[in-house]
Amino acid sequence: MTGSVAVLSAGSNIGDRLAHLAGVIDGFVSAGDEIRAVSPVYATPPWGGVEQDDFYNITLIVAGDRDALSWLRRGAELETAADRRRDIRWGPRTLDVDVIAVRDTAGHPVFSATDELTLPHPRAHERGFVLIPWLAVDPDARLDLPDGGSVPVADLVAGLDPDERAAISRLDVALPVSRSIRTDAGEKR
Ligand SMILES: Nc1ncnc2c1ncn2[C@@H]1O[C@H](COP(=O)(O)OP(=O)(O)OP(=O)(O)O)[C@@H](O)[C@H]1O
Ligand SMILES: Nc1nc2c(c(=O)[nH]1)N=C(CO)CN2
Repeated sequence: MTGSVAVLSAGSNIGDRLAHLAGVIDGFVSAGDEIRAVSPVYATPPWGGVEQDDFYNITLIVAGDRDALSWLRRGAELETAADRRRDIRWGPRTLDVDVIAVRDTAGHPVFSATDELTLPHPRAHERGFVLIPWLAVDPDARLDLPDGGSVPVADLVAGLDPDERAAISRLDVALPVSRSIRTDAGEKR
């Protein structure tokens, strides 16, 4: 089987942001994938220089009988279902699902260097809205590098601009998922 475990980042800053993020979880559960972890929801100022509303972001860890491209394609289907329009780069969107990193069932990192899929995500290491939620669900997380090394996500978070870090705030809300999911930690959401 071509199973793998993926770290995904989801973001929304148009419409019902919580519902759009919840739709990502429901969308993978309904496809038979296993949700290993879902971070708290974070309110995050827009990254990338386009003036727009704040995002809500989560990072999730999912496992399933998929290869790396299949995670990207399922994420794109969920974006389309949320009526995602592709116009301004780094601009506002109902839903964005990025594939941050993938490991195969043996725990080996999967790398990719095509336009369609670059792994690890080429900008993940500099994005607080990805790294802070990721660290929240996996304090030992490491970003694998194509040269064979890896860097602790905790170090990347520590290296962020302190102003960027301080502006990212954890929300005390539960995602309105329609299916009850159990994470690896046994936590019911
Ligand atoms: N790891 C990845 N995760 C998501 N999309 C990727 C990845 N690598 C390459 N892509 C490609 O990037 C293209 C643009 O994606 P998208 O419009 O979501 O970009 P963006 O979210 O605005 O910016 P960014 O890529 O910086 O997150 C997609 O067509 C997709 O095939
Ligand atoms: N805070 C935040 N900023 C962004 C986001 C996002 O999800 N959160 N997504 C972008 C496109 O990838 C561009 N900028």
